[in-house]
Amino acid sequence: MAEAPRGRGQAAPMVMAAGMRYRWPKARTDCLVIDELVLEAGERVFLRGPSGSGKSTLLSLIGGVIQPGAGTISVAGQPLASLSAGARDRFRADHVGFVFQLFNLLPYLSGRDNILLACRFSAARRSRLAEAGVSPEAEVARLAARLDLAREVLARPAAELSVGQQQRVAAARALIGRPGLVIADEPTSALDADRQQAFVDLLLGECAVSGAALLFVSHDLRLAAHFDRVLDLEAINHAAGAAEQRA
Ligand SMILES: Nc1ncnc2c1ncn2[C@@H]1O[C@H](COP(=O)(O)OP(=O)(O)OP(=O)(O)O)[C@@H](O)[C@H]1O
Repeated sequence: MAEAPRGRGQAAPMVMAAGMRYRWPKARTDCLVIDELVLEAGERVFLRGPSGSGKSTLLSLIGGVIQPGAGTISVAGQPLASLSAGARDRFRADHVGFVFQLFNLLPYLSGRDNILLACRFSAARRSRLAEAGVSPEAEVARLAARLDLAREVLARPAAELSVGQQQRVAAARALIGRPGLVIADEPTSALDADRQQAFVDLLLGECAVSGAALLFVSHDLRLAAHFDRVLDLEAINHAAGAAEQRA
């Protein structure tokens, strides 16, 4: 179906990729060839695809962690290629919240300090909170209440938290300071089915409150029900080597 023309006053897409091609160094074939990918502001998308199909690679491209060999990627209207590596890191800290499969928390810092770190590294996150009249500490308290993280849990080093607690701390770290885009790469894989659904609902709810777009990767289609859209990577990836890489 043809896409409707973007109306006047309609927000620009949060992610816009065009003519994008990516090949890992030393690989014989392309990993991703994508003509067009659009994620609207506030849109919550479930990205699916078999193991090895390039989901994490796509998230790294959108997050500006790696650069495409051809094509353009813009996030919040900013073409990533026009930023230096340092500026790209700062842009990511300001505008993109990541929740990884293994959470990537700093083990010796408390849960609270792990969450606050996202604000320390980003003046934009601090100023968005300030504009809303909220201190980073008050936002930690609000997110902690939403995510069912008790005060004494937040005070403990991340290394001493359960997997489920670490995951919720990682979600709060991604969400604090209202980034326009939240990227979650199989964040529920360590949880049982009930907790997976509860976590997804929380993430969807918080993104709805802050207006963030959400790009959520999972193998588990049962989690897809409450997303705005399911995006099948295999349907948009024209890389000749895609099937070979999955083999
Ligand atoms: N750092 C890397 N260097 C070289 N090749 C890589 C690297 N990371 C991934 N690849 C390759 O790129 C392809 C896509 O991997 P990717 O991790 O993006 O897939 P995925 O869909 O996220 O898989 P999974 O669901 O198993 O996490 C695979 O063939 C993989 O071997």
